[in-house]
Amino acid sequence: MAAVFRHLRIILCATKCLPSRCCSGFISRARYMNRLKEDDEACLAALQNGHIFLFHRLSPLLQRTERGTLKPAPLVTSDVQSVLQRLSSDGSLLKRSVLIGCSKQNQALFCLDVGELDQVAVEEQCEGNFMDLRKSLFLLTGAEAHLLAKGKALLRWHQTNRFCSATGQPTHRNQAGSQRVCSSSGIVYYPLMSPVVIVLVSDGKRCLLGRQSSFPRGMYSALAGFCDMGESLEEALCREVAEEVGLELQSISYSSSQHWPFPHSSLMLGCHASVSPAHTQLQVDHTELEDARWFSLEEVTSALKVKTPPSRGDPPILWLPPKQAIAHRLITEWVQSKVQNSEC
Ligand SMILES: NC(=O)C1=CN([C@@H]2O[C@H](COP(=O)(O)OP(=O)(O)OC[C@H]3O[C@@H](n4cnc5c(N)ncnc54)[C@H](OP(=O)(O)O)[C@@H]3O)[C@@H](O)[C@H]2O)C=CC1
Ligand SMILES: [Mg+2]
Repeated sequence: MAAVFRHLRIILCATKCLPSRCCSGFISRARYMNRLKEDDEACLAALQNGHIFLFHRLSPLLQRTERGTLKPAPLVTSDVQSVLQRLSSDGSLLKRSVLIGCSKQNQALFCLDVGELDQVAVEEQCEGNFMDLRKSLFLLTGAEAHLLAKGKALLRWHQTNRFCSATGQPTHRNQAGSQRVCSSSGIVYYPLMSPVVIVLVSDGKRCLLGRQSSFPRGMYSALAGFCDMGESLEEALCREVAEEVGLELQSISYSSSQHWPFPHSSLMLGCHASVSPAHTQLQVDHTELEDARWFSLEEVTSALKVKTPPSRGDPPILWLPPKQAIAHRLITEWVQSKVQNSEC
């Protein structure tokens, strides 16, 4: 592995995607969020004036828009309280809300799983439907999708970390839900994410996309894989590409990252990479991938224009991951860089 890195050129350009935050109140919101994580009473007070995204067994409450898209239906805390009272739930459920953000109007945003209440009864009271996030995520806009992904990941973490793995005793959360502490040993647990590398490999003219048998019909995506313990980002990228398609990377450039709530909670680290045009022969590991292929700029450009996924019986067409997925961003960046280079 060391030999690989002697020749590997790594370009880091992490600052390129930062949105402008100047004078936006970003710093005061970040500090406010931090205070709510540390101060249970302040967090409880913020909850009384906050907004809550309801979930039912990890599926968020959504409403359909006139344009056929979906939007979350956050409720003010007093409305959630009324719903809970009408459904004869005791008030303690509200306190299980988990802090997920702060709006530009400085209102704290929470999520709450009401999975112990009757789903249909809550849907009727709230004029929305609880929908599987995996299916609905791609019909939501960016900021909302991010909040729901974060909410689902945090709620799942609380549901699966109720006991200390060292003592077997119950753990108790702080009011914000940003940590759990073992009642016996005092061990503090924080929500965990698994680092995952995702890479768009190019040979200069074409890009490499693969598909797993579980992907929707026609869909190909950038190569991805979980980091092993002790690996750097670069090591994980080189190993995954070597394992899955039998290629050796020449250079890597970092693009951006994304939190991804499926199947658990991952931090997707997105990169571009190149291989030598003289060494592009693929040896696909079919235990990991159903197929992997090189695609031309023309093929990818037309696939980016396809608006609806192919259905059963349609002629086979290339279908790319939707906008909300970091794979889409990597593919779009590659197309843009090719177009810019051809214009120079
Ligand atoms: N947002 C996006 O644009 C995209 C996101 N992804 C996400 O990236 C993730 C990784 O991609 P994938 O190609 O499947 O990964 P891998 O190529 O690493 O293959 C997945 C396998 O790795 C093993 N594994 C090792 N560590 C972990 C861990 N911490 N958690 C779960 N499984 C682990 C599991 O094997 P075993 O079960 O045998 O133990 C699992 O089946 C997926 O969750 C996928 O949803 C992928 C593509 C695009
Ligand atoms: Mg993989």
